[in-house]
Amino acid sequence: MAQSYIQVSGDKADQAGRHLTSSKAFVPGDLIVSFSNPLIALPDSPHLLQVCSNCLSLPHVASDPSVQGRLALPSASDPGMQLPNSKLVKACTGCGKLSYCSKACQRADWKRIHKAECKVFSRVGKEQEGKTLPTPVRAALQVMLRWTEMKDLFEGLEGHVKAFQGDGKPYADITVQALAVTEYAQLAGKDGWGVDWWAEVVKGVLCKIQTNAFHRLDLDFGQDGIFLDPTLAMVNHSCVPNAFVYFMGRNACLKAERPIEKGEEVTISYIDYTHPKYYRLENLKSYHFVCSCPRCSGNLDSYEVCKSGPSIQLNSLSLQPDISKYKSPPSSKVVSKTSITNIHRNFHAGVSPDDTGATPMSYLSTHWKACKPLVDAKLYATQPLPQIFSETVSQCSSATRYAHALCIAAFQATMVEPYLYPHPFAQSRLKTCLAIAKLLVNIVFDESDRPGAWYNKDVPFHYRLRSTFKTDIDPILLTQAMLIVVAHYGEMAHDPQWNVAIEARGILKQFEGREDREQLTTGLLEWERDPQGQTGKGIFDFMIGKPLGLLSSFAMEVMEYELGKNFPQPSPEIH
Ligand SMILES: C[S@@+](CC[C@H](N)C(=O)[O-])C[C@H]1O[C@@H](n2cnc3c(N)ncnc32)[C@H](O)[C@@H]1O
Repeated sequence: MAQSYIQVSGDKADQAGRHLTSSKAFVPGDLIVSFSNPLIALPDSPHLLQVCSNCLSLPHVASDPSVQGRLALPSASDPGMQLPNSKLVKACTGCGKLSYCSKACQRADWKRIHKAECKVFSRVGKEQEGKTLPTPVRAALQVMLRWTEMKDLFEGLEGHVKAFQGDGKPYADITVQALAVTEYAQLAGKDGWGVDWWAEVVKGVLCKIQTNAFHRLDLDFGQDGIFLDPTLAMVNHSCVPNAFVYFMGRNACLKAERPIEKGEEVTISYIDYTHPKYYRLENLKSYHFVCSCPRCSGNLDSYEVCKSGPSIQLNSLSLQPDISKYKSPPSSKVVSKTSITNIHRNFHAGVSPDDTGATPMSYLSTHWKACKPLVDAKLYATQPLPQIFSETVSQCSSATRYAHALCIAAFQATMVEPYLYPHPFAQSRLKTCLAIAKLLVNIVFDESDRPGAWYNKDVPFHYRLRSTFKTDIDPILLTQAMLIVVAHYGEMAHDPQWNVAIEARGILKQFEGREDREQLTTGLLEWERDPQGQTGKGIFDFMIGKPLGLLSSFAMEVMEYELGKNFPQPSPEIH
């Protein structure tokens, strides 16, 4: 760990155990500290042959992003996506179970752990007809194969072993996994201890991995993995966190999401904090504590938390620059918290469309209708509505109804996400900007390939939407503006090598040399220099605010058309 401005405070016996404290003030977007030497960092089992087991670089994908072809949304597991540092990976010739992107990576992993692990994998592979071990078993195996070096570090970690023992199914899984690790690592008789003794040790290790490891979940690529660093593991949870963690290869970085004072506790959210309280509590159950953050103790919703958020001022440089909207959001008192919980519970308890044979759209339609009280009260940032908007954007986009997807995405960017994530560099907000840019490009090409492809004269709002496109929106200018916003905030959201920012810069490059690009850059620079000044505000409004506002004004009609079934069904007609 380089020069660090965090320290571990408190005691394991304290109510919330130890925690991280900052020894310096940080502003939102600042890197607090990075961790490059984790105890465990491995890809999940389903991706072992695509992800390098040393540097964890993502699978190689051949095609470059290009405005010459259709661009998929960044949220899909998208084979057209260019990934940073992506390289081809080759399987280990010894066990054939995992892979590396270079000889150097193979050597480093061999020295660190794979020399011992390779023998186990080869043996288990033969016994288990080539099956790959589950991710937690591989993680615990790595610990047990290096037990002499790991013992002290692991002993210091919180494991909630007693609480896990009362958990039923999760503990039954841990027990089975522990027996497997004990067997595979051939622990019986080691240091004079028998199988049962070692199985108890491994159970403790598995509980500690569950409590302290991060899931390196990359939703964009469906890639998961485990990362455990003993200092990062000391960061406690809050549903109103002041920091967040992101991963780059074997590195984890802790960044400020809100202003952090010198001496203040640094917290992150272990879960998605945009959901209602009952759901957050359920998701925190495996950590064995009851959260008492302001969101939980006051049972506040996203609007209430956002209102007093210290980051809202930063939004003058964002797609929702009107700070007064954050301060006086729609009243959440109109729909009772119990009704919201019930709507949410039904959405999440609902059997997935895959199980019922229902199409994703009919599933979304059922829940969109159930959300009517939220829509009527304009509580668009109340879950599950944001999830329904996102999924509808994906569905419309896959069905090449780009204009519909665009209107909903514009609505998300201006009316939903700013309240969920009040910091303007939130990764979700920037991904939506990139999605808007890509949809615009797709529409431009869709229109030139097949004029009026999405247009249906029987759909009342289509005529108005088409006129808006013709007279009020310059799609190329708006695309570039969206990409500039992503490039501008990319480094605060993540790292210069963040795939979303790289992709935005890659697409922007294709517009270089255009006259409007120069105008736009000058204009946006003015806005960046003085966002509250008349010129900056005017330029922003002309280039981004007005066109996005116009597009998002169609969102409710689009949602009704797609999910409310009050309009003729999508069957675009060439006009
Ligand atoms: C990753 S560890 C964090 C470090 C931990 N406090 C320790 O001393 O080892 C996660 C555990 O910390 C505790 N914890 C984290 N956030 C908490 C909070 N907001 N309130 C109470 N306990 C918390 C819980 O015991 C949880 O299982």
